[in-house]
Amino acid sequence: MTSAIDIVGVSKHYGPLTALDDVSFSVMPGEFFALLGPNGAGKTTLISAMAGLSRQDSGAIRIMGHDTVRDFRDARMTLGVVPQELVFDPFFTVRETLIFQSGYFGLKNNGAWVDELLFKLGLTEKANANMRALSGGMKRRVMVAQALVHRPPVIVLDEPTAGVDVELRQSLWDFIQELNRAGHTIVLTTHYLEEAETLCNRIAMLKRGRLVALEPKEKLLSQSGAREIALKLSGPLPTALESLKTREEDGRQILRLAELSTLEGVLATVREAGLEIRELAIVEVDLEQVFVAMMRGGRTA
Ligand SMILES: Nc1ncnc2c1ncn2[C@@H]1O[C@H](COP(=O)(O)OP(=O)(O)OP(=O)(O)O)[C@@H](O)[C@H]1O
Repeated sequence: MTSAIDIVGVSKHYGPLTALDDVSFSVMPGEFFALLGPNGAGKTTLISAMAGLSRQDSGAIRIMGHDTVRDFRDARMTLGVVPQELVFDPFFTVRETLIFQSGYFGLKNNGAWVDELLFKLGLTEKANANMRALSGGMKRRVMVAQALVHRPPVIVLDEPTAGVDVELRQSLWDFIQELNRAGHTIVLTTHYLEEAETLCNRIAMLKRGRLVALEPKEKLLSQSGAREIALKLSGPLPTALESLKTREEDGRQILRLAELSTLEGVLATVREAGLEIRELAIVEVDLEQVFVAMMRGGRTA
């Protein structure tokens, strides 16, 4: 089966800065894939290269088998990108924006699909509103519609929910999930890790331009050796355990253990301090914790 996206040894430099360092991975058709990393990790640079907006210094990217440099038009036709920044012409209405965008892809009679997109994204009432008159969240919806005018099989969303309220975010995700169920491949970057955890099947993490993790979500979560425990004690936390403390929640001390096997030593320290354990619970590891651990030290994929 042809991959939806093939990224092969891609590097990109901005002067002395290495924005992407020999990045390789593939996304299969129908996947819901997350591309995560802290600010400046290289996510947007990679997406720009996928969309042919910038060119990698070395390596190759193929979208549905089409090389983004040699076969730019076909690669672009199969890809829909929702950019991180809101880019629009303030003098066009929402509908005009989408009809013009269709024109860029050579689609002349796209009105019915544009109307369907407007409806699906809750924009029908705003169809004739000027872009500049829309709220930020509504503009974001138009960005999504714009990326879909040519019905691309592969959709890349660069932080689509930044600054979007909860209700809008939920309906956006319902729609994106519907597209995924209909067979579209989805790649998502987000700083809301619970979003990636809920929606995505496989996760890639970038750190300073390098790929540091590439795993199915469940594997990534279960592989993480680090665990947190929540401890409620009869007195203050012994000084010897202060370095393990990550935070305090409702009177419970949350301690991070490199391995669960170190719990024994923690309990011994508590006993030696003459303290009583009122509560002890193991905190389920979530993607945020894995992410933080990866970005602090981490393994290399
Ligand atoms: N046009 C450019 N010229 C110079 N440096 C750039 C340019 N675009 C990006 N960079 C740098 O490349 C690195 C990667 O940036 P990029 O925008 O790809 O990161 P990101 O992972 O998308 O971050 P964020 O989460 O903040 O969007 C950063 O150090 C950034 O400052």
